[in-house]
Amino acid sequence: MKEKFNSQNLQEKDVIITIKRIGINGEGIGYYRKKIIFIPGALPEEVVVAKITAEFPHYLQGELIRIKAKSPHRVAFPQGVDPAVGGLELAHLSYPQQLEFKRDNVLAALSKYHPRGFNKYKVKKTIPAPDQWHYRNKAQYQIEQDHGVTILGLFAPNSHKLYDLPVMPTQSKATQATELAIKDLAAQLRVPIADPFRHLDGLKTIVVRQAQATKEIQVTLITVGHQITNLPNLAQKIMKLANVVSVYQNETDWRNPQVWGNKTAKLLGKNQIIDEILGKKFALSPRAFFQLNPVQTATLYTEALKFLDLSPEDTLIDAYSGVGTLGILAADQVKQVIGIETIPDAVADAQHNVELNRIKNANYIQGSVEKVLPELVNNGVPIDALIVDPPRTGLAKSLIKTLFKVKPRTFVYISCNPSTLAQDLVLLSEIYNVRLIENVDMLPQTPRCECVVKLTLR
Ligand SMILES: C[S@@+](CC[C@H](N)C(=O)[O-])C[C@H]1O[C@@H](n2cnc3c(N)ncnc32)[C@H](O)[C@@H]1O
Repeated sequence: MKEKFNSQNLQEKDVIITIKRIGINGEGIGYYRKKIIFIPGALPEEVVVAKITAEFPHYLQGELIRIKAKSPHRVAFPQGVDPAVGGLELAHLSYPQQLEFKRDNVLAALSKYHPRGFNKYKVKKTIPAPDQWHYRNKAQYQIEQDHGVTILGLFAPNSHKLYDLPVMPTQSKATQATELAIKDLAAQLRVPIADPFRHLDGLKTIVVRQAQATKEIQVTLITVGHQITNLPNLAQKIMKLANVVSVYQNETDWRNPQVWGNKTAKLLGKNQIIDEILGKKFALSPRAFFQLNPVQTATLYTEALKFLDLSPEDTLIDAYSGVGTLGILAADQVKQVIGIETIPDAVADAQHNVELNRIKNANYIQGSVEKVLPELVNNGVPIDALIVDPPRTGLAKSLIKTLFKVKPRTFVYISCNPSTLAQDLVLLSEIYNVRLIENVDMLPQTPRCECVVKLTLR
């Protein structure tokens, strides 16, 4: 827990701050009495009046009150949605500047951790998304009741305050409409809503995912507790909504800090929805990871596979493989693909996707990359080519140690977190040259980055 100081003096004050830059979470950064202050919604070059809302040993948190001098790059924030909501942290910044920010973010992480030769890395301009609005194919909204009013939406970052989202400008229209329709149906059927204050069972989260190619929609109702009054009736009504082909229930309990619980069961409809990327089909079950912006996913994968110099005799390891996307797309260029993934449902989807695409040379193994990769090496499997696409935490040190022994000839690292990427490159750059870093904008209006890095053995 961060220690918070209750300095009455500072917190009562309105202060004037000149914003110097944007932080990794999209906030404006300035200084007050030599201490760094984070002000969400403020932009570089702006002079703002802010209220200090919290003081910590090394920084201050501020709230934007008024802009005295406005940035030329400020644009109107979308109407009908609270700026505090997560997912729109950069929506007040012009799109070309968002792209610059994402590149600068990578450069800043590199200069903070300075992996070997980082000054010479070629960090290319961020590839823009053709659709900057309504691109998200998955909505995961929390539902709560506040004094008899039902709220369906997202929490503000780092808070438990839920914001109602009658509109969400980055969400695809179909997923947004399905969320709102389910909210109405749940109210009509008086389905109990989970109560986080009194710990009462009920519906907690509504997840709606749509496959872009087939338009099929999969709904998952995350509940606290199993037997929820009228849930089967709700599922039946949901199946009648446009494009919905499957409804699942995922069960959690109040002890679990994650959104999803461990038990997932189909209530009605198909097991999976089918999407298509670069001509290959991908079946997706509710727990399986799939990128949120389908148009940019094709660009991201194209860039990643271009960076891998594959040859027909290669064994390619698709590490952190999800439903097998990257390996399946590369399978016809190599001798064999071995994918590694922890989530059993995702591995089952990957095996299914291998068959769906009539691929004969790809296999997916369930387990952690840290554990499975050394086992493959011990069993004499040649690791010629490697693609890693880890979660935000980056690569485990033990995995990097294994890579030092195995030294795959060609290696691509896809990262959604420049900070852990730069830290991993500090170690990897001892044996690899970093040739190119490409940033693909997967999530416009947010500060999130997605980088593809080409590494070649020294
Ligand atoms: C960013 S996703 C990438 C998935 C896939 N490459 C794609 O593009 O759809 C990361 C995946 O790694 C899996 N994962 C997380 N930690 C893992 C680990 N230690 N070993 C293997 N897989 C892991 C997650 O379940 C998730 O599917």
